[in-house]
Amino acid sequence: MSITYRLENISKIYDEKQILNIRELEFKTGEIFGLVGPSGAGKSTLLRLLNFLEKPSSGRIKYNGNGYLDGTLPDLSQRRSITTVLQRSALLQQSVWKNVIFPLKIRGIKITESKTLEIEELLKYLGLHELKDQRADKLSGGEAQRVAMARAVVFEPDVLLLDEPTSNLDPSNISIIEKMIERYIKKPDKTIIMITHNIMQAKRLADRIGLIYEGEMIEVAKKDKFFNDPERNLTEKFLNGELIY
Ligand SMILES: Nc1ncnc2c1ncn2[C@@H]1O[C@H](COP(=O)(O)OP(=O)(O)OP(=O)(O)O)[C@@H](O)[C@H]1O
Repeated sequence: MSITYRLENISKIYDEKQILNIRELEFKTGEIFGLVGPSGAGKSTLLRLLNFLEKPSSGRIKYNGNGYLDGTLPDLSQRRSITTVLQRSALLQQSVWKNVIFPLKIRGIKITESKTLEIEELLKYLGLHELKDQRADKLSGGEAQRVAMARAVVFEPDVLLLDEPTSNLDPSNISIIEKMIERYIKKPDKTIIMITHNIMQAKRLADRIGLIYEGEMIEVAKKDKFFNDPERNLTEKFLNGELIY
């Protein structure tokens, strides 16, 4: 399995306070990595570094084998192979269809007949096909989040960064989005890194799980090991719901 990201001695400091301190961490191509931890632990900050939206204060992040030292960013085409879906992603005040094809337009990707069919299939899969001409900013929370997911995968990014993509959604919306995530990871050479506050969701979806606590990666393990035989006391406490949120 190849390595998508390798982090070495990463720190992030905001207002003289160290928010992240990760000595070594790898994310592998083909895996769903679940990122868990209490509120304020640094999960979203880590995701922003992985999307190269922000630079680490020190350390380096290698992306697809290319080293990025001292905050040098990968080139635009590499950065454009990474996308993030937030808890509530902002949508354009346009139709669902226009929202979904937007990433193709900005990348100059032609919407051929076969691509149109592919997008139609994606919308059907997400239960959005009948809504494709509706204004996206008038949708329910669950519908809007499904549009955000469609928009994220439509250009087949190599890396999907998900920041609590299903929080506050009802079970049927959660199930549609989880199925889409499971389907997406089956495509070749994809990596999904997902923050979730729902430990059962991590159990359902993730191959490996990492617990962040006060900016440090406390434990990274395959799912079964993480849940059944964690190395660290803090992981056990987290799983028992003892860490303060
Ligand atoms: N731009 C910023 N400037 C200053 N402090 C920041 C900034 N972004 C994040 N922080 C601080 O960094 C810490 C970690 O925040 P982060 O959002 O990464 O945590 P999180 O684990 O994602 O939390 P949650 O689960 O609540 O979303 C918090 O104390 C937060 O206040």
